[in-house]
Amino acid sequence: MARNKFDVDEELQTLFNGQHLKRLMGYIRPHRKALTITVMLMIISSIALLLGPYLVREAIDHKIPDKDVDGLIMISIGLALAMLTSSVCLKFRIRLMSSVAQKIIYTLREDIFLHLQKLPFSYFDNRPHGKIIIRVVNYVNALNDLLQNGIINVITDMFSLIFIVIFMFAIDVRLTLISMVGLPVLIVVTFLLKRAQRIRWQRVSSKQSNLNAYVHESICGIKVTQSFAREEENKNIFNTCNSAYKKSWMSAVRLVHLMWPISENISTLSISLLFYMGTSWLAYGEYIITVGTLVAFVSYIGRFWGPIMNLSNFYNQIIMAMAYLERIFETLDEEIVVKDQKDAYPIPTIAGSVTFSNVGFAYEENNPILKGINFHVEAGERIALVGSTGSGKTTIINLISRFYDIQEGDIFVDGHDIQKVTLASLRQQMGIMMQDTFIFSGTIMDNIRYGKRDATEEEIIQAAKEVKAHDFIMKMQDGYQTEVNERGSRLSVGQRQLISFARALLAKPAILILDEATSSIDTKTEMALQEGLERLLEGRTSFVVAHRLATIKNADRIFYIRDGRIIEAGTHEELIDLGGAYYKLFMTQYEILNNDIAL
Ligand SMILES: Nc1ncnc2c1ncn2[C@@H]1O[C@H](COP(=O)(O)OP(=O)(O)OP(=O)(O)O)[C@@H](O)[C@H]1O
Repeated sequence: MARNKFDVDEELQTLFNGQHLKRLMGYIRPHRKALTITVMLMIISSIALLLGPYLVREAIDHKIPDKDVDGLIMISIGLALAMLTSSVCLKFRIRLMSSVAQKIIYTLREDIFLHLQKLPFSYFDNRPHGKIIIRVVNYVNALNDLLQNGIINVITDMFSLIFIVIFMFAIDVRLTLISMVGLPVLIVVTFLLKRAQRIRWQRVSSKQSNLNAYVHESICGIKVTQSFAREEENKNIFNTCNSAYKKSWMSAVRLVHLMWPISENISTLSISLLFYMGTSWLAYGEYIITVGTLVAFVSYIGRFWGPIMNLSNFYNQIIMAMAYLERIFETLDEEIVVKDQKDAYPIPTIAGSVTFSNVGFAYEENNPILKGINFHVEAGERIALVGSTGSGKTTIINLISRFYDIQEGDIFVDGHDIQKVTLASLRQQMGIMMQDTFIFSGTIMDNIRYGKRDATEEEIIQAAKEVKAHDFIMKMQDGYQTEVNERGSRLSVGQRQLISFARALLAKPAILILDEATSSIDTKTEMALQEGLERLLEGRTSFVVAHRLATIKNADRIFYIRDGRIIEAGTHEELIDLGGAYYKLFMTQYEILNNDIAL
């Protein structure tokens, strides 16, 4: 999968097609009862409205010439009732459809979100997160108008049209045909503009996505931006994205604005023709029509062209919605590559042995990162992974939890091939702590509880005490109930790590995977933390991408990684005696520390 950037338009995998429409109908179908009621309401409202001109014709042609006052009063009451019925139906229709549209959007959004939760790391690695967020929030929202008004309007406009045409034909066939004379022209123009409209709305969705991606990236990187005083450059980049979006939008709506006058003009020409023919027939009597018929027709023709223009507007709306729907369905169709196999079984409670057998892995085709990795780690063993930056340490630990699927070899946990067991049963028995500790918005208590949903307050406090997090938590304004922000911006990096240690300890995992942060905890806390960490690692298999000398030295074995291979493995003493790569690293990086700090 190619990587995408905020300034690169995403390529569409599949254009909107019949299958997509069928799937959209799948979301609409559960609401057919409400839709039927809405259509009924609209039909009643349309009939009530259509009765108006019919009653006016009655009044002009019969009741007024006959001076039938009672008849006129009845017609007036009939007109008032028709208006009232129509407006009551309209009110209920709007309320019902708003609720249906929001329910459909809710389900669609829920489906995307649930799907995103299952997508592998690689999906998130390969695209700006802003481009993912926009699909869940904005693109789905953009369907509101189509669902709330568009679909139901199209059904009711169709019904209205049928009724109007029946009424019109019933009154006068020739005048009806004259009224329709512009229709074929409108249909041809609409179809001619279709392709251009599709392309332009697709461009709008891409540019909107780029803009969102840039805003998201800028907010995430705001501290770096400000520390490097890059605000001016960022403003320029933002303006480029912003104007690209504006330009694409203007170009798309230009076509919409072109459609509107075209249909207006066709409708006006048809009405003028009707006036001309109607009045000349009235004047010269070649073809007999009454004044009432002409007045009724003038009213009907407006109502005939109204739904036609709405339908052409709906057509625009659906073309715009297509551009969003194809992206929404694309996300929903994104393959969950790392998933349970059909016959996957839950791995039983594990002791914690891990075996890599000839493991080869690449994030991207033709760019192997790990090559022929072989090791067996006994349950309870403590492994430190060291090596230069980019050598593949994090990649190895990510594979143990099966965040990525390997291309070569096998990985076994307690003798179970991890490809064959269920992901949830595997990951539930592992504690994973990334270097970039993530703190969720909520209380500190909630954040620790993330490791075990049913943990009691006592268990949480106990875990925090063990990893030496309790003291700093108690010093905070509301102790464990202190609210922290997303990413833990109110906490120091060291405090975030202590919380994540408590979170991991609470889950009591058999295997602990820890990407150790380099330098974020002061020496005093470091000592305390080391003690907590020792307790955390005790009796568990652990893989630590280690930077602290103490962690490295206390490991049962050290794996030295270079260019995706384990080039040295053994205890600290063994590797020092070997005098190889680890020895050199130790001498250059840790010797001074070793002399300075009594560990
Ligand atoms: N998501 C990814 N997509 C593509 N390549 C990646 C991805 N993550 C890492 N890499 C590449 O894989 C190689 C190994 O990266 P890895 O993160 O495993 O290194 P590391 O040894 O943990 O480095 P560090 O000590 O700096 O954290 C690097 O060359 C890196 O560029």
